Amino acid sequence: MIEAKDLTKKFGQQLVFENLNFKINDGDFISLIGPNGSGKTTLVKIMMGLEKKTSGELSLDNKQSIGYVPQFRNIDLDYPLNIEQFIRLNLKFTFSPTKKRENDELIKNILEKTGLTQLKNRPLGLASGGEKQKAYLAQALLNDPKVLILDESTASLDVEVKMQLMDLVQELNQKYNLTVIFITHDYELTKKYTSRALFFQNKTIKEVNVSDISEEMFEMGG
Ligand SMILES: Nc1ncnc2c1ncn2[C@@H]1O[C@H](COP(=O)(O)OP(=O)(O)OP(=O)(O)O)[C@@H](O)[C@H]1O
Repeated sequence: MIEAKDLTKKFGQQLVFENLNFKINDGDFISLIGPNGSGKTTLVKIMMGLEKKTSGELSLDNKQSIGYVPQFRNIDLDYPLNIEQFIRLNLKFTFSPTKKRENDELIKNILEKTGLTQLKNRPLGLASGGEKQKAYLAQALLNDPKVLILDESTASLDVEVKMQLMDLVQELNQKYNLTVIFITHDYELTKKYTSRALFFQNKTIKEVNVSDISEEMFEMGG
């Protein structure tokens, strides 16, 4: 479980958000929505320990690890790694034959889980947007995180490819009780896939029913 109590963040004099109070339970598929600049990425960076809170509390189960999938940016056509090699970047290098075998097994499993087995030798630079995004997802899942954060991960994909990626994430959520935190500006995907929603507004956060979400919530001033 992840729990925030009066969580506040400032950058210098700039207040990003104050007094956030919420709980995210194991196995939740929850969206973080709100306008540009309202603090969604800053909040997940605090969860991942990449940014410091200013005050309040944020507690995470100690054993809980977090996988993070950003929106993919352009990768050069001549990027030197293929899909499997790219995923392997998240493994610790080892000289131990036993560890090597364990790593190979991990890679094999994750390629299967994400439907990338047939594509493992494809150079990442030549992969489609959806394939690249799956490779990011596979890399994030490699160390068996309990929480997966998708940070606008579907933003640059076609509708059909977005749905495929989300179907895969939904399957992982249901099969492995993976907690999914979905940062998005996509109204349709929020409605279709998430069961809870946290909405950033007026420098704080409130829970809204997914059925009450409107398109304006993605645009209104923060
Ligand atoms: N390292 C930083 N230093 C100073 N200000 C920052 C820093 N990171 C973010 N900010 C500011 O904090 C505010 C929240 O940014 P954040 O990226 O968390 O918003 P967001 O809700 O994720 O936005 P978007 O939907 O556009 O991705 C913005 O005003 C941003 O400019």
